[in-house]
Amino acid sequence: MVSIDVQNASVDFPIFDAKNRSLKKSVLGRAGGHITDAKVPVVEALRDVSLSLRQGDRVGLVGHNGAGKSTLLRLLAGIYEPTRGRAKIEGRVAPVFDLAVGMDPEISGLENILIRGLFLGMTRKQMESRVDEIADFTELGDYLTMPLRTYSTGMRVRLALGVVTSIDPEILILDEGIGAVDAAFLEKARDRLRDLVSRSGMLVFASHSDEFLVELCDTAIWMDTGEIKEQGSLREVVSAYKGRDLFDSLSPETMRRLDLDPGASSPVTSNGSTTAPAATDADAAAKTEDETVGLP
Ligand SMILES: Nc1ncnc2c1ncn2[C@@H]1O[C@H](COP(=O)(O)OP(=O)(O)OP(=O)(O)O)[C@@H](O)[C@H]1O
Repeated sequence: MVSIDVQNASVDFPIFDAKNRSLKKSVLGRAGGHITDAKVPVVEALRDVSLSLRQGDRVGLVGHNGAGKSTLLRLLAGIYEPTRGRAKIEGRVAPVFDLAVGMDPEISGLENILIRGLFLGMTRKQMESRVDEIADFTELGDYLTMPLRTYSTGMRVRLALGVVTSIDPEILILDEGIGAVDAAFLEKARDRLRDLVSRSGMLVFASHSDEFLVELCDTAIWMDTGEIKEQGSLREVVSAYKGRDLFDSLSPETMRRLDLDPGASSPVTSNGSTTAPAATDADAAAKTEDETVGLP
């Protein structure tokens, strides 16, 4: 059984080569974790985070730039140890932060499929039995026998997405930023991502894309300056973060495909009013980013 239990965890980054802050002090910073005012400044990327996730959980992480989403994902993947507090992760974690990680430019696409699969916790035998299916999905044809360095960015993404979506993770940790594929291929990738998530024991997914959050997650966590600001149903939390109903931004096609009811009651705050907190400038910036990003 997979599980994640994080108790009062903090992650600090001391910055030994920070420059004099006198200039910066006059500038109001909105993005990023809290920075302590010490001789060696410390970025408090996560502060006192507690979290309990179980089999079947599909959690979206939202928050402005520098809010701590990637740091939390790395903590959950066991890449970072908490500076204070505890993090107990049970289950095989497949961390997908950067599609290019584990890819070797000097070996062929086919060889890269194998290597990347091993990186993600699969066995050689498992990968060998999936190579043909992945190769088909990428539509890269003869290029699969050529070194990866000869591929365009979009071709690399096709290959990497093909591998990543072929694995059987117990805990899938997914960071955003899987861009640069054309629209038709995006449709194919969307279906595979959905299948991948449905066979994973647990998903934690950081994204600025409403469409992908709705597609893959049912609950959400809103991170703000290193802390969990709100946790709950996807629609409620993302609507509170964005200052508008999450469903408003979805295309009619997505609403239909996911069988969502636009008329279902809008999220309300504990005092009964419709949630619409003032969005910060950083949130607005993140929002602009959302609307331009096609993939998570
Ligand atoms: N290796 C590092 N060294 C120093 N500071 C770091 C490091 N990694 C992250 N931080 C800081 O920790 C804070 C949280 O960063 P993190 O990358 O987790 O944010 P994020 O929510 O993923 O942001 P974004 O949406 O912009 O990707 C930021 O203030 C960032 O500057």
